[in-house]
Amino acid sequence: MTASDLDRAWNAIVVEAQRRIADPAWTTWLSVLRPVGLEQGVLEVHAPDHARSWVSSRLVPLLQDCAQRALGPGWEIRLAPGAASSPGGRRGGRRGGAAGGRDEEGERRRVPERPLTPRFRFEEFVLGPANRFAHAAALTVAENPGIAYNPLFLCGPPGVGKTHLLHAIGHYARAHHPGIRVRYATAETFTSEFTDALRTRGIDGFKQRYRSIDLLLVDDVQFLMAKQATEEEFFHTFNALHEAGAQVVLTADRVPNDMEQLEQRLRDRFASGLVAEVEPPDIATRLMVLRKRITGQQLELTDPGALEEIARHVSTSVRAVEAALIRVVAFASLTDRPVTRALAQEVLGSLYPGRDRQPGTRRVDEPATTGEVLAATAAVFGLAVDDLTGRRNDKRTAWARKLAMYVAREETGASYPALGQAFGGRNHTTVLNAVRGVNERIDRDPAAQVDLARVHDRIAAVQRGEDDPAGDRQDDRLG
Ligand SMILES: Nc1ncnc2c1ncn2[C@@H]1O[C@H](COP(=O)(O)OP(=O)(O)OP(=O)(O)O)[C@@H](O)[C@H]1O
Repeated sequence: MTASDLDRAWNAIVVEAQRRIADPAWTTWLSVLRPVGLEQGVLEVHAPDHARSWVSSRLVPLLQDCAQRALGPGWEIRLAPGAASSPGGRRGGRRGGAAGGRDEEGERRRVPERPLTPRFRFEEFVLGPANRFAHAAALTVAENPGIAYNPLFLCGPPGVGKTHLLHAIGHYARAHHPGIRVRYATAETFTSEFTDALRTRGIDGFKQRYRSIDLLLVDDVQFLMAKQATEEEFFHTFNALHEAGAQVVLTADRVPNDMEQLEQRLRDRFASGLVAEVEPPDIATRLMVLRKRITGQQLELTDPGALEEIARHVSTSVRAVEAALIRVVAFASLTDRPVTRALAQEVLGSLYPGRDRQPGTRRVDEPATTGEVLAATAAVFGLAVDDLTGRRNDKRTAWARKLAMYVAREETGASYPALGQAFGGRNHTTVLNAVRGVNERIDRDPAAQVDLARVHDRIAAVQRGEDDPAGDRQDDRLG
C-alpha cells in the first residue's frame, strides 16, 4: 500500500460520508480523524483519545457503510490503537508527535506540570451577564475538546475569571475524558521553558512536551508580544496541535486584534476560533460570589447588609470583591467586632463618599496610586520604600514587596510590565508570580489576610487625611 492509496481511499469515504451526514457536528467529528493504515481492505483511522469512544460507537459504523458504498463490498474501517495502549499512536509523521513514547515520558518527568488550582472549577464559578457567554463556550470546549471552538480565546480585564475558566476546562476534561493529555502553562512559562530548551539544546524535548497533548491551556498570551523567537515557536506549536485535532484555549487581557505588537499571522490564528469576552461583574454576581466565599470559608455573618455593602462598593473585578471581603473580615477579627454593614462601610471608606482630602491628596473613592501603595506597605512593615523597590531580600521584605505588588495591581489595574518598572525595574514575570502567589496565600493563610487588611487600612487612613493612621495603630496593637 502507498500513501496515495491510503489518501485516495480515505477521500472517497469522506466524500460519501459528507454526502450523507447533514449534522455539522458530525462533520466536525469527521475532521479530527486521520487515516493511518491500509491493509487488505482494512482502513485504520486514528482518533484523539478524548473522541475515541464517540467515534467508535457512532461514527465508525457509518464510515464502514460509506466505505462499502464508495469502494465496494468487503471494506472495513477500524480504529487504530489509542495513545494509552500504543505509544506513538498518533500518525508517525507528525512533527514532534507522540511517536517517541519513552522520550516523552522522560521529558514529562523532568519538567513538572504546572498544576491546576483546585478551587478553579466550573462548580465554583458564579454566572452572570458579564461571563455567561464565556462560561458557556468554556463548558462546551471542556465537553468536546478539539471539536467545538478551536481555539477558544477568553479575554477581558484583570480579575474577572479568565484563569478560573481556563483551569475549570482542564479539571473538567481530566474528569470526563480519561486519558486526555492536558497541559496548562502561562505565556511566561512557555517562554522560559523555550529559552531554557534553546540554551540546553533540549528543543526536541520541549516540542514533544507541547505538541504531544490533547488540550493546551495557555494563560496571558499578551506576554508573547514582541518576543520574536517565542512567537514563532508558539505559532508552530499552535499549528501542530490544531492540525492534530487537539484543543487550544488561550486567555489575554485584550482581543487578538488589539495585540498590535504580535505578528499578524498569530493574531489571525488566535481569532480564528471563538473569541469570548469576560466583563466586570454586575452587582448580583458580586453578591453571589461573596455568599459563595462566605459559605466556602464557613464564616458566620449576622448582618447580610455587610455583603451588600461590599458588593455595592467594589465593582471593578471579582478579585477586588474577594479582596474587599478579606479586608473586612480581617479587620473585624483584629478589632474584635462583628462583621456588619457599618464595619464594611468603615473599612471600605464609603462612610466618606466623595469627601476631599487634604490639599494635594485625592478623593477617598478613587483607587490608590502605586506610590501610595508602596508608602503604605512600607509603613505597615516598618520598612523604607527603597527597601521595597530595591534588592533587599530577607523574608519579611520579600513578602512585603509581593503584597505591595498584589495591592498595586488590584488598586491601579496597571499592567504587569508597568508595575515591574515601578518596583525598581523588575521583570513583569516577577510581578505576575507575586500577584498569583499572594492570591493563593491569602486564600489559606489568616496571617497574610491580616497583613493585607493592614496595608489597605493604611491606604484608607491616608485617604482620610489622618495623621495617625490606623495601620500604624494596628502595628502597635499587634506588638
Ligand atoms: N464568576 C466567578 N465566580 C467565582 N469566582 C470568580 C469568578 N470570576 C473570578 N473569580 C475569582 O476571582 C479571582 C480572580 O480570577 P482570575 O484569576 O480567574 O482572573 P483573571 O481574569 O484571570 O485575572 P488576570 O488577568 O489578572 O490574570 C479568583 O479567585 C477567581 O476564583
